[in-house]
This record gives sequence, C-alpha cells and structure tokens, in this order.
Amino acid sequence: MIKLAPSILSANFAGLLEDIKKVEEAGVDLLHIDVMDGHFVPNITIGPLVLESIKGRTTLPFDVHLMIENPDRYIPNFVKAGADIITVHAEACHHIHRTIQNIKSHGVKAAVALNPGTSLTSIEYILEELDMVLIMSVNPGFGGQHFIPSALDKIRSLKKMLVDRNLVMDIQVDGGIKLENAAEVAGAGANILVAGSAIFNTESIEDTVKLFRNRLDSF
Ligand SMILES: O=C(CO)[C@H](O)[C@H](O)COP(=O)(O)O
Ligand SMILES: [Co+2]
Repeated sequence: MIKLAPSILSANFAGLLEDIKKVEEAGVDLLHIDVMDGHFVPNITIGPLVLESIKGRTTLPFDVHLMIENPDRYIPNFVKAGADIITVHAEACHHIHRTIQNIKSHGVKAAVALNPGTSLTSIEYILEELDMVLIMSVNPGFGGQHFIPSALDKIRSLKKMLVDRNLVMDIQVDGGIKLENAAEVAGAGANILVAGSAIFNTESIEDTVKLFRNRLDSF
C-alpha cells in the first residue's frame, strides 16, 4: 500500500496541533517535517523545539526531512525530539556514509534525499545502508511548487537499481504531488508520497485524503 506523508510546511502554524489531528484522523501514515536552515535552502522553518512540543500528542511517526548544512551536528537533537526517520541531503554531506551510520547509531531510520539535479550515482555505494531514498521532485526550500517531470525517470531508475540488487526499501517522493499526478508517481515505483499544499490547502483535509486513497488504491 502507498503511504501518505503530509508535509506540515503547509499547515497552519497558529493551530499546528489541530491540523496534525486532522491528518491523523484522516488516516495518513507519517508526518513529514521540513527542517530548513536558511543556508542549504533559502528558507528557515522549524527546529527540534517544535517537534518536542508535538511529541506524544500524535501517534503519527515523525519523518524528518533535514534541509540543513552540517546535519551531523543536529542529529542527536532531532532524535531526542522524537524523530523516527531522519533524511539528510546528499548535497549537504561531505561524508555521507558516516552521516548515515551516525543516524542509525541512534536507533532511527536513515534516508538520503537527492535534489532534482543530483544523480542516483551519488548513493550507488551506500544504497545497502539505507532505509529509504527521497527523490525530490522540486528544488527544496518551499512548498507549493510544480512537480519536475524528470523525477519520474529517476524514480524508475532507482526502483530498477533496488530490484537488480534485491534490496527492499522505501522510495519517497517529495514536491508538487497533487491528486492529478499521485498515481503516475506511484506507478513509477514510489511507495511514500509527500504532499503539503495538496493536503493542507484544501477545504476538507478528510475528503482530500480519501481522494488520494482512491487514486492510489490499485498500487
Ligand atoms: O521538502 C519540501 C520542500 O523543500 C516539502 O516537503 C514539499 O515542498 C512539500 O510541499 P508541496 O507538496 O506543497 O510541494
Ligand atoms: Co520535504
């Protein structure tokens, strides 16, 4: 079954817990938390303090997408704040293998994200170490952008790499996912879809999640 991970980047921060409750009650699978530092990406969002304030108040696992430089420095803080999956960007890590081991040493799942312009070859030699690969389908930094179509080929190639090596791990896709393209992204091989604006910027979160489920039913 395809998992849905709403990105709280598009939630109402004045009533964050209420929005989280809405997606939880609508039956989503993960809470995608976008952490931006104003250096790796041109935007600043949230840090461990916000995670700590929602920890224990939702049953949804925390899927933490770190769009920050020097992520190793902050991994213990995010683990302590409740992270279940930590994703770092290949482009932000000088020693990606070491960073992955660092994440795993804290007992949480480890993933690598690739920007639209980054090749799959950058993870070729660490694939066996990963729990998930995140294919970015927008340039990171902002919600509400358009899906970059070349991501579809990259998802297909990644899926083939995994099959060829007999590896089982999650393929997450993030950016510009809407009701209209969700099935195509899943069809290419993704099994976790992140959606921010498509879920939170709607009249009814419950109805939108149902519509996503209908479109993804057959996968
Ligand atoms: O990592 C991200 C941006 O860097 C977000 O997770 C992503 O953009 C989700 O928002 P939307 O679904 O509105 O594109
Ligand atoms: Co994200």
